[in-house]
Amino acid sequence: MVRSRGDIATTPHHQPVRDTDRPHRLPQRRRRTTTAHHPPPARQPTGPPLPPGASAGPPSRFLPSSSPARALRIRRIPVTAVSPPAWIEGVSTSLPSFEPPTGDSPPPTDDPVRQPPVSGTIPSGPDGAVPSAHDRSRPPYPQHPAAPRSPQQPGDASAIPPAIIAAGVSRSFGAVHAVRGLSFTAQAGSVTALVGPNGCGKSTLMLMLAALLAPDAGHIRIGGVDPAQNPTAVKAMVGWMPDQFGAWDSLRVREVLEVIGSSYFLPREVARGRIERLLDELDLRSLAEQRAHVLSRGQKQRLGLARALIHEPRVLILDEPASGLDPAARRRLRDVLRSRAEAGVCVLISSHILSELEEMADSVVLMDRGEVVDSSSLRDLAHRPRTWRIEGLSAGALRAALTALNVHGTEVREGERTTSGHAEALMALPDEATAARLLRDLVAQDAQVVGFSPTTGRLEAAYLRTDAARREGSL
Ligand SMILES: Nc1ncnc2c1ncn2[C@@H]1O[C@H](COP(=O)(O)OP(=O)(O)OP(=O)(O)O)[C@@H](O)[C@H]1O
Repeated sequence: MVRSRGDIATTPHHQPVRDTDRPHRLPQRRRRTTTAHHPPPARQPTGPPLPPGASAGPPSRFLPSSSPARALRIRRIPVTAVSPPAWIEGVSTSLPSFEPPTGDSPPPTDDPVRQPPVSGTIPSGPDGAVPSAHDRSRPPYPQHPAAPRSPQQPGDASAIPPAIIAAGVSRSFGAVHAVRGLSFTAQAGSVTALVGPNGCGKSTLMLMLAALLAPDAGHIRIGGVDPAQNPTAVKAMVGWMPDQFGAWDSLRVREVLEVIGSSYFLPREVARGRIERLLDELDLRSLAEQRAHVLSRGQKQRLGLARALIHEPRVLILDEPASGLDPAARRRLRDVLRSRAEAGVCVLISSHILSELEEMADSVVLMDRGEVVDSSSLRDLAHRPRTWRIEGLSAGALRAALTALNVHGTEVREGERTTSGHAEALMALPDEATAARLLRDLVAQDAQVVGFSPTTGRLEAAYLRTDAARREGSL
């Protein structure tokens, strides 16, 4: 989160609102300049040439069609940081790897491309009797090809130009390099998760994408438009939800949405219809006539999301929208974002709640220290190593089955020592296909398996393999 972004807008009702929380105003139709209300970034970015597909002119479907919103007067007051949600728990990977019997099963021929393991995170068995899945000379199962862990290259995911392109983007605050030469893309019609530890630059990046902060270097395209050249058009395309924002406390919930709708110059009837739908969709109807200052944090978050959606943006940029939401509201958030993605919206969302991101995201961009350190589709994360928990009715039956499968060095804990009451074993497996074959073989050996599942989600496992997780002591 950003501790001090500077500008705060004051509404006609004189309620302080963060600069980053101001409604995006639509581009001018009649007037040629908007500099009075949308000054261009102080510094014009420089950087590497744009990747393919990053043309300066916006595709027509991204172009706004409305006239500009009224200006909000601006004054500056400091912004206070709020604590982020707890970071994820650590998981030990000091576990033996599964080595199925040679010749037991042919490797599947339709396995998609695998991601490379990070050396050292999936060690071999403690007694050395079982070679790791990565050091066998002729493994019976597919190995991970040595692909570089590099950020997605713009244009390689689809023939459709990405809705968000960042190429070599940097931004510093004095001596702090918040974002450093960062490149990534996000596609229309998908949810992209932005994940990384506190202070890694997520909010700074999002502010630049939303045309609210100028990069020092690099290039950004939102729907083909450069925020540095045409911030007004970008703001019209983007629905922005900051990690914290002023709530215009004296206004009622419905009035807040009406003000935002009018700031986009939505026709009154159009705005009214959208407000009614959003009140239902975000479970705000019972709060519609409440003044904003009585809302709880989670209710304000829902109102913030409604504000971001009111102009039906083509790109949604949401900074920790799930923080403060109860479980039902989080499910609702997931449904809302999935429905927008299915309708063709590009959704970029940051969060520390990886299990929930996993349920709604199509792809992930992992950041650390201002840089992208990894990126993948959620599907491809299935082909990465994870730790699996095997539960059985009998420790003896589980041990015997593992021995018969030539798996040595795996500790099988007796049911008296586990919370489930089942015998348990933990194993590091290179991918989900291997896990499926191990389960099949255990069942064939009558291991009395009653539970077989990964100990972490795909996203969490990917995060745990980053330097950030190691620094935090998660491993
Ligand atoms: N306006 C600012 N002035 C000075 N430093 C800033 C400013 N905004 C951000 N920073 C610094 O830039 C770095 C990145 O901050 P940013 O808020 O982008 O991180 P983040 O990944 O969003 O963190 P979190 O997960 O805690 O929200 C941090 O070191 C932060 O202190």
